[in-house]
Amino acid sequence: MTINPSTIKKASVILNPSAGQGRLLNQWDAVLEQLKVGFEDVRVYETSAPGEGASIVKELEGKTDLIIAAGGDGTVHEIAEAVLSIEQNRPAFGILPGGTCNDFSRALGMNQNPIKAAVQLSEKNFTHIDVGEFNGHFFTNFWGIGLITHVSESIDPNTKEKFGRLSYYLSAAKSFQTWEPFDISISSEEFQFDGQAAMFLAVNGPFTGGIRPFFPDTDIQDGKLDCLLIEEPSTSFIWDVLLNRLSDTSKEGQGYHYFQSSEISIKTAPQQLIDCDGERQHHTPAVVKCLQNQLLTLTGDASF
Ligand SMILES: Nc1ncnc2c1ncn2[C@@H]1O[C@H](COP(=O)(O)OP(=O)(O)OP(=O)(O)O)[C@@H](O)[C@H]1O
Repeated sequence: MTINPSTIKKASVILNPSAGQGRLLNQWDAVLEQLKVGFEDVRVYETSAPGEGASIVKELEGKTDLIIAAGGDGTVHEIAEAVLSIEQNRPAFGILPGGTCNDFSRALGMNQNPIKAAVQLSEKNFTHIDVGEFNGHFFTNFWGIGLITHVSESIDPNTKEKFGRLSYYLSAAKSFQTWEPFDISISSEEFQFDGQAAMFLAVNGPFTGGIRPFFPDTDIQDGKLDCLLIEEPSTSFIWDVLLNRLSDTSKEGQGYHYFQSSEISIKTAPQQLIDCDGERQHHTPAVVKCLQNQLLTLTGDASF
């Protein structure tokens, strides 16, 4: 379906002023000026607490053409999920990156400089993109269990404030030493597995922690999630990641499997805490699906 960009006039920006230690606020006037170049009516709503972004989206239902999430990955997740819950006349969606990693904004090709990102948004390049769904919840970037959950849970907020993206890698290094295997049963058309694992990841966007460590063929319009099962994080696996070998050709290696699928059923013992775009609230079992071309989104042309 093609979109006439001139019909998108009312833009509502939901801004998390605390994201990225207030990174967006420092440049807000210039950001706003650029947005006004592209949209006739630009309104800004600041959040004051977690969860408020989703309530603002509900209030805006039927009153706006576009919702822009301004903040980090947590803000993007909360607002995108609320937008996706709108069934009739859903507004379009966009991202102004303002957090530490901004993983999904990178998948959309958004410039990491907020003023340049505002210029990209004003250019009104609309694309329908895939999103993920599991057990009635939505995600945009990734769904994971095991090591990935330990990594994001163990990030020390002080280290994050001081070292930014590096804090993710420090936490990953720590988690690699203390991981525990769990029983997993994976069932999909493309791949079946029963055994023990350290981590399972199903991703829509290719970026994790601000880099592109795995997933050679990720595409946010192909109707498929890219899946990585790590049975055991061996030294050779860590080398493959560090040397970016997984992004080249290998689909199977010592202790890992890579596949693509549009629907995956996952059962574990014991139950695992799910990390979904960095948010951790739900547990396995789950049926994880890719909903193709579900969200009308503003995209940019930056490459990373
Ligand atoms: N005014 C606010 N004060 C505190 N938290 C807020 C506020 N507004 C929103 N939040 C919550 O802050 C959480 C974290 O935000 P976000 O992820 O955007 O920023 P960040 O943590 O700085 O960035 P990143 O995730 O990239 O490290 C979100 O879950 C969001 O709901």
